[in-house]
Amino acid sequence: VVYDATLDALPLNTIHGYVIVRGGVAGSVVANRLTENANVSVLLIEAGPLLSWLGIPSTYQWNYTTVPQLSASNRSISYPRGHILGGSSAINGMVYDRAATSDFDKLANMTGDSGWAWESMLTYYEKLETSGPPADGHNITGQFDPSVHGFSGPLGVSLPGYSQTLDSLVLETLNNSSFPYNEDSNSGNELGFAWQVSTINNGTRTTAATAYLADNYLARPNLDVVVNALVTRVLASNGSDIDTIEFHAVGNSKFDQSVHIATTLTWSSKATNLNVEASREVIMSAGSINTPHILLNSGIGDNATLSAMNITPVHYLPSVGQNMLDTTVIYVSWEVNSTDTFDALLNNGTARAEAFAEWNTPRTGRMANGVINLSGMLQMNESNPTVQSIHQQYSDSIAGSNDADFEMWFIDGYTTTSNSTYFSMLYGVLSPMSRGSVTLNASDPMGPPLIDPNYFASEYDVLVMRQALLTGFDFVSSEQWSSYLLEPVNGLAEVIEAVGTSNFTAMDELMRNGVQNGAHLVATSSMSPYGADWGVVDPDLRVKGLNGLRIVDASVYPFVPGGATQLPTYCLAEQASDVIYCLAEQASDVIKADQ
Ligand SMILES: Cc1cc2nc3c(=O)[nH]c(=O)nc-3n(C[C@H](O)[C@H](O)[C@H](O)COP(=O)(O)OP(=O)(O)OC[C@H]3O[C@@H](n4cnc5c(N)ncnc54)[C@H](O)[C@@H]3O)c2cc1C
Repeated sequence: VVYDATLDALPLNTIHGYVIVRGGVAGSVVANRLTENANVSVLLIEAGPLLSWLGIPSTYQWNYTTVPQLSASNRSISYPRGHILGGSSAINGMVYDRAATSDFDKLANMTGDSGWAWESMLTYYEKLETSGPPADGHNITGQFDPSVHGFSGPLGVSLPGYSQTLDSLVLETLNNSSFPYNEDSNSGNELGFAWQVSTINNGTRTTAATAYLADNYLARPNLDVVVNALVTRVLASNGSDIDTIEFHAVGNSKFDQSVHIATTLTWSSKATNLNVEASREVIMSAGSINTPHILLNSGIGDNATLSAMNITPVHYLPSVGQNMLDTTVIYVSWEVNSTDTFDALLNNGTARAEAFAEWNTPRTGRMANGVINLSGMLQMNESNPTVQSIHQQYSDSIAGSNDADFEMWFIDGYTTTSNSTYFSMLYGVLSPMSRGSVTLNASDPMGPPLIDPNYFASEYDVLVMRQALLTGFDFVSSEQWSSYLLEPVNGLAEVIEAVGTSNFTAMDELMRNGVQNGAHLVATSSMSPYGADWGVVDPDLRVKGLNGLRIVDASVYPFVPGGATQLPTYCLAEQASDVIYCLAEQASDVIKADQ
């Protein structure tokens, strides 16, 4: 049953075995998998609304901004997060990346738990997806390896369904150079240039809600969902084990779409606090920003810092909110000698209307496509003396031999409206060394947290980004591109000119002035071995030293796995659901307790 906290009488007296805070990627998976067993009951609490139709819901977000970034020209950078059932999967770039074998093998070594190794994760990757045909139905032989994919899971995914002029340029470059092609970058080896899978099914975005909280799952009598409910704290009603969630209603109604951009309305709500109890466990899945925000407000963190904010310390865990990592991302663009780019839709209302009409009925065309058709994941070139000197100065931060230092995306257009047509490249440093934090705002601890990704604080990230840009310039310097690319824009011409004289001042300035949010925040509730005195959760994702509280979301990854975080988070939540159920079964009273 779905309840609206602003309108409905809530099931607060019904005993639920598990109460899950929020319904984003991880929370939706866990709610679905646990309630496959009719004897286990779950209550899911989500701050955002339930929407059965998703267009481009860019306003359904928490409206976050980072603190001024000291190593990025002091800029405060917008940091969207999904505020809706489905979480950030409802507003993200739909890019599907699983990470590499070495990422998960490193995680298994780091935590001492072989369950996190690639072999184990691969079974969950295959379980969670249905790899479907691309929207245009083209032959995908050679673009994907079916032996490592799934065909009966909840999450529909597909290869690009709209062919772009750009695609043939990238492929010709690969044919005429030593840049490697990878038939399937999700097979465990992510290195090379590959066709990009997206979380799109039948030309339409798939989200954690459309996949795992579809109507047939919401109809389960053992699953209750409360939307428009902001969780503020977790509590121990008996003074020791966490068993209670404190929340209040936000917004007006699930049918009022105007209120769901998280504004001051969310944070200043005067609604009465309500409590709900879990008989088995509270599962926190509020994401890498909001999970530490709720823990800190609950008194779980560094005692001295909490006391200074008049929050009673409950449990000493100084790593909460610390060690944050994010991919470091910039975009560069050129004007192009073509009218056939995505800009045509941004600039021309008629073309836009036609594209929407095509999408509305047969679900084909540009609007049925993801953000990118082809992308590359590469390591720095070890034979280059500059790279050798980087590695002498810094230990290698990538997980292992089939893990990339940086990514590059080929984007068919520009990111803002203008009258011209463009080609853009996104560059991302995938294993950065700059670490930041999520902390409470001392003047308003319950209000929006202070988000500090600390971009480019480590010189290592600057040096890797330089290598990424130089590799990209090399990629587009071949003959195929000469008649397509016109003027570089936004200061890129000066960068390219200066690079010719080995002067990197303009390039570094472009990076620091241009870095965007990487969208792949992790490590604010990091996983660490049993008994380790760092980290926030153990390898079973239980909060260290506390009974009754587990964290299942992107925040538990100690480093960014591979390139992007949504698929690793879906996969983590699939595995966590099995862990939760197995441990509960071992405790043997799960079924009785829930009945
Ligand atoms: C703009 C954007 C683009 C991205 N692009 C990509 C991409 O292309 N590919 C990719 O792999 N990854 C991408 N990501 C990252 C990916 O979406 C996230 O890593 C993933 O969604 C993390 O899942 P999660 O479960 O940890 O958190 P989320 O999916 O963010 O879910 C958190 C949920 O908790 C709810 N919540 C939070 N606080 C509370 C509270 N106090 N009370 C109640 N509910 C609460 C939120 O409303 C939300 O529904 C992108 C993210 C964004 C925002």
